[in-house]
Amino acid sequence: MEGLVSMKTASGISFHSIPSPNQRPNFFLRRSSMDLQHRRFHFPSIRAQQSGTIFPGKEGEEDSLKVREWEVGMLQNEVAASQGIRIRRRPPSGPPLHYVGPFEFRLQNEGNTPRNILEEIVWHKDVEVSQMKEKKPLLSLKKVIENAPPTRDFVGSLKAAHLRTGLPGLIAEVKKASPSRGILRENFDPVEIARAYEKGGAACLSVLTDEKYFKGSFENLEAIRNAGVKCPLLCKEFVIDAWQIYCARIKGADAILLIAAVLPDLDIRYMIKICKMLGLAALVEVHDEREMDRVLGIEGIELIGINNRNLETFEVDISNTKKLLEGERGQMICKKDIIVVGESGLFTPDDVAYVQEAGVKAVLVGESIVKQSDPGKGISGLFGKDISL
Ligand SMILES: O=P(O)(O)OC[C@@H](O)[C@@H](O)c1c[nH]c2ccccc12
Repeated sequence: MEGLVSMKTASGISFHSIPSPNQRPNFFLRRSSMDLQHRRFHFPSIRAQQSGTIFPGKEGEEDSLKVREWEVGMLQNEVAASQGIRIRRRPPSGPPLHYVGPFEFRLQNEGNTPRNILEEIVWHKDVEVSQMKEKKPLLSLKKVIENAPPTRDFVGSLKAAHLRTGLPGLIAEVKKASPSRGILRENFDPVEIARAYEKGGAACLSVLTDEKYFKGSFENLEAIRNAGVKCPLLCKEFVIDAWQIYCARIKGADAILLIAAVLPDLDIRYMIKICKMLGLAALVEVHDEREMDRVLGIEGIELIGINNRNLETFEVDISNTKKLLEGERGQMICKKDIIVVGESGLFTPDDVAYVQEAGVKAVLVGESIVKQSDPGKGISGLFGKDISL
């Protein structure tokens, strides 16, 4: 068995030890036909192990591959579902070319139609990433990283801000639009906004890189980094593949978001190792108790984000932060010395005080500050006082 180190579990699969990224086939992270072809050439033993089939000829081989691709996809969704993950990965056949009507009216359980906005984003990301990977294979990214400047200390900066102000450290988000709110700022200059945030006392910045749904880009991230902004930068992406983490590192990120509603435990574990290797912090985002419990079971997590917005329905409720930090969960977080970030829906000093009271040492804020004509002043409004140095 090349690359793959022992697999099993009752409902799914687990690697007993995680090989290095060049050894590990992207078995759980991707399953496009491109990857299957990649595995076919680079990991023949996996194919043999999975199928136990000797392909008779080219056509038979294609058919067997399709079956295999389908099976891998099913398996991946099964593993995810066993962990309570509702977001399914894109079926190999893809969604139909055009949808009819809004989500509520789409046929449920049809399999090849996304069931909610998060699933739609993730399916679109699947296609996008496989195209980007084709243009810039992982190996070429690794070469660039060898000469990249070091990353900045994202967690350290949050802790220092908290110590300095006595308030939660601010991760200020450079966000042009969102599927739930539409365009937030028309004259959107990412570098100007980033500079205003830094001047206004932000500890770190979050830069949305998703183009289709949030009107962000990796170019924005790169431009902010190259403009001499000193705050550590979070790459706000829908990560489904380790390739994106390497890409973020090249574009100047110091931290990356990993969403527990999308990634099974094994992927989170694997990606955290990659982040450590690349000097990036990982902000692992949860929205409910089950996701929090999963994430608390994973070693090596320093930062947990509690999203007050449900990414499947867009509902926002800041009491979610409080709910997830009550009782044993809160105690475990203290014991493990994890920094919790309260995310989304924070508009007023009272909101900030509420999540601080609940136990967060950092907040992630977009809409309420990016909408202000001077986003730096927006920060004073949010905290009720000037928090710049
Ligand atoms: O604009 P708000 O409500 O202040 O939210 C910021 C941030 O929390 C939100 O953009 C966010 C949190 N998690 C995400 C995951 C993907 C995209 C966006 C997000």
